[in-house]
Amino acid sequence: MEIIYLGLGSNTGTREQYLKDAQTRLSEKIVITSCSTIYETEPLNCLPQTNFLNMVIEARTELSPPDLLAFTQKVEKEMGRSQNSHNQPRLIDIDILLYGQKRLNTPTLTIPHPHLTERAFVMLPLVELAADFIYPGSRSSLSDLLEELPPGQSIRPFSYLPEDSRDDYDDDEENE
Ligand SMILES: Nc1ncnc2c1ncn2[C@@H]1O[C@H](COP(=O)(O)OP(=O)(O)OP(=O)(O)O)[C@@H](O)[C@H]1O
Ligand SMILES: Nc1nc2c(c(=O)[nH]1)N=C(CO)CN2
Repeated sequence: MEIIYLGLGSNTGTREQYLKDAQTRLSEKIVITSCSTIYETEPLNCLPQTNFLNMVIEARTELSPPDLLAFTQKVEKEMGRSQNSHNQPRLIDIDILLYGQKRLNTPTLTIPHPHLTERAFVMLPLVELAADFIYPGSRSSLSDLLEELPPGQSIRPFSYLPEDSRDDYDDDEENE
């Protein structure tokens, strides 16, 4: 069983529910062993949109990297994520961040995830779960790499807010 870390993100509709739903669906084929805090984060490198909720999960799996990607993409599709969603609000986005110490670079799959170390919305929740994990092919731990991240990305814990003060950006419904 390999240890894996997946990044989950949602910035439309009932965001927190989508994160939970994704975990339930992922549990059909991977064993989730830990979950980070949920963070509310401003969209990075995409058109101005609703804030994201982001989190990281740790899991164990016997799926190979390509089979894991096929499975995470199936979950995204089943949850209703549209095909061409670049720069569009995301119902659910599932990124394979780390797969043990494996390094892979194919046209459809790069591991570690290519933008992992640049993104506070990934690094902060990841370090919560795996501060001492050595970044594949380096001598740096994830917490070392977090310290190198330039400041300025807006991110705050979401789980600590009382439930009735959390926004529910349900833009699928008409609020009159
Ligand atoms: N580690 C990875 N995890 C998930 N997808 C990956 C990974 N490496 C490469 N990909 C490829 O990236 C493609 C685009 O994925 P996606 O639409 O989620 O990108 P994005 O969310 O717009 O951008 P980003 O990859 O920067 O988060 C996928 O079809 C997949 O083949
Ligand atoms: N805050 C935040 N910004 C993003 C995110 C995300 O999950 N959170 N995902 C992106 C494309 O995958 C692009 N920008």
